[in-house]
Amino acid sequence: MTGAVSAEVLVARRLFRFFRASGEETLAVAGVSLTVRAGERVAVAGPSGSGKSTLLSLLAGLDEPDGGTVRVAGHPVSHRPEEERARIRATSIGMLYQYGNLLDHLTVAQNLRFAHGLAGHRTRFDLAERLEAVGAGGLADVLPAALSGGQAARAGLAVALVNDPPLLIADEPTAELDADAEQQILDLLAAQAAAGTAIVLASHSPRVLAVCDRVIRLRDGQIVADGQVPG
Ligand SMILES: Nc1ncnc2c1ncn2[C@@H]1O[C@H](COP(=O)(O)OP(=O)(O)OP(=O)(O)O)[C@@H](O)[C@H]1O
Repeated sequence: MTGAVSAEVLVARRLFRFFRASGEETLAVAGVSLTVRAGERVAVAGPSGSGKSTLLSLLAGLDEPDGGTVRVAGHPVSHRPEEERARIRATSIGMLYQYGNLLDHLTVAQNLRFAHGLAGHRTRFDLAERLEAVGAGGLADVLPAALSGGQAARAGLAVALVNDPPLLIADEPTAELDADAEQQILDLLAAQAAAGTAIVLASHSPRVLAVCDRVIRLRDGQIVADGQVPG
């Protein structure tokens, strides 16, 4: 990155999310504000139940906050009709999940084409190039069930990036992977950040946290630390 300050890609302000279940009320996200710039990799860490997944869902426009706002690439994501949120998700937000984001009944190639179609084919798309970029050349016609964990993670990353979103959100993207496969994903994420993508990921992995630019620590739905990764 150059000395110039990069654009704000994700701006979240005073996010709150309550859940009510069997008479109990849980404040899963309690006043979180967060700004992530182009090219930044931000990890969200914290103990189980601290609100990481809930926060990521709010940032991705998959869930609606009870209070606060989310903007992605200048678009309001929160408090918008579902069709509008879906359009912003498809064009501006790539999502990567722990268990892969591949549809089981589609081959890798069909998964990519499907995800590309969701955004209305707005970006150029070369299947072979997309697969090569994540080290998944040769996997075009393979169904997800036949992929190794590392292959599924890389193919899932290709799907998440197929519309060249300015923001990538990943929930425990390497939790099921061995050290080599995890490193491959981290290298791909580093290249993607260098190309300007803003990345927010939840992780428990020390190796993942170590390569991020910032680590945000949550406890009981609140940010208790937000800082540069030492060394
Ligand atoms: N749909 C829901 N209904 C009721 N409570 C929920 C719901 N989703 C999350 N919660 C509660 O909100 C809190 C935060 O959960 P969340 O899954 O966001 O935490 P997390 O940090 O991602 O945990 P983990 O590391 O185990 O995935 C927890 O107390 C959880 O039980």
